[in-house]
Amino acid sequence: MVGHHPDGVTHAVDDEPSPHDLDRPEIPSIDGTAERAALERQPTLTKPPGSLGRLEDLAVALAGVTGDPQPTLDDATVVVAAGDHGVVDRGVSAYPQAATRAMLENFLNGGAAVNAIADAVGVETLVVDAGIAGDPVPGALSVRIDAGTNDASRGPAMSRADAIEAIEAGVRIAGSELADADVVALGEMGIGNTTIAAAITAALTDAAPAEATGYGTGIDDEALERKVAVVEDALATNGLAASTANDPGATAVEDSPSPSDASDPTDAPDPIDAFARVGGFEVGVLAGVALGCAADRTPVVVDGVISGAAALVANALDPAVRPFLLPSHAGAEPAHAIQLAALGLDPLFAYDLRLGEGTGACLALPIYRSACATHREMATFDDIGLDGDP
Ligand SMILES: O=C(O)c1ccc[n+]([C@@H]2O[C@H](COP(=O)([O-])O)[C@@H](O)[C@H]2O)c1
Ligand SMILES: Cc1cc2nc[nH]c2cc1C
Repeated sequence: MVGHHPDGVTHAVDDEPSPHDLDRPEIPSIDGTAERAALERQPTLTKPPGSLGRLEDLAVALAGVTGDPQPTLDDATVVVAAGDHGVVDRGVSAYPQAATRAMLENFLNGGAAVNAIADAVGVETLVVDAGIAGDPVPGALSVRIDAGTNDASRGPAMSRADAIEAIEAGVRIAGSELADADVVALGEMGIGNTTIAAAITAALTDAAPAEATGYGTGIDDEALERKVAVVEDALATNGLAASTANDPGATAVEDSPSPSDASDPTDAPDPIDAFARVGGFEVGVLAGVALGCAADRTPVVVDGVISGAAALVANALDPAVRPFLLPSHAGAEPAHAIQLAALGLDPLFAYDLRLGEGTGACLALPIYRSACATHREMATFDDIGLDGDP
């Protein structure tokens, strides 16, 4: 059996139940040899040192992540995971729940923004039904946990077992459908999920609900007030104060193992319970994708505030995932900046994006590919017979 120490190192635990009960592969550390080789190559390339700015840092970082001193990111897939949320009953979105299903069909028909951007930049699209309301949508990869979550503002959004199932489904997708990808972009769809992302962010960082909650699909100020109250309710009802789930002292898993079939708000939460109480199925699947890809040295581009919440969950489960997470844009939802700061991710650009679906992550891909292409394809000063010293 494997347990996870608060320092993030995976330890063998003989007889005790695992605090996480999560079946997932171990994440390696970054490859220092490949990273050093990349760092040494940079000043040999035909440009003044530092003149490619952050592209140079990205190339070196990607060498360490992939273990390849001259990495390529040719095969890219955006995973668009969809789920529905009981919290929509509280009037937190500008759109009805039916929009989740309609957009899932739209992704499958190639008609959404992410399809157009993915096509434009050369990224495959994988559409996953993690648990939308109603019947399954033919054509989507189905890992449906349930037909939507419960209302997190009135009790746990899902059981602990469902939380584990969602995360493990993502790990499995990483090991199967995404096994050949050089890089994976996270995307999602789910009416109500900016409320869920705000609650996860408040639960896993020091942020207050009011700081983490935004306009989502475009609610008005009155609805925003209601949405903040819903996020506050979700935390209070579920025994989650800001940063509770990050406090190793609050975990107390050795003393009171969490029930395996229900997330009980009266128990102090470990990260799985915290996620179960205020999470969403698509968020869990994306967290699992991030963990599984990291285990395979595949970099993962984080999109907006919902995939940012998934990144926070993955990082709470295993901080070894962190170097494998790459930023894209600075999103419009306030929780996004909080998430990126908590993860130490510096966004590449800000374009007033607030769509999700993986659109920002796909837009970032040409920048990451260009970092790799310059690093790999440029001639050296030796090649052109020029002294590289200024
Ligand atoms: O990615 C973002 O930062 C983002 C910001 C606002 C809205 N969204 C998308 O809008 C939906 C959630 O918005 P809402 O208002 O229903 O919570 C969901 O499908 C997300 O993909 C996404
Ligand atoms: C139309 C629409 C498209 C979306 N894409 C991501 N979230 C969305 C929400 C709506 C409402």
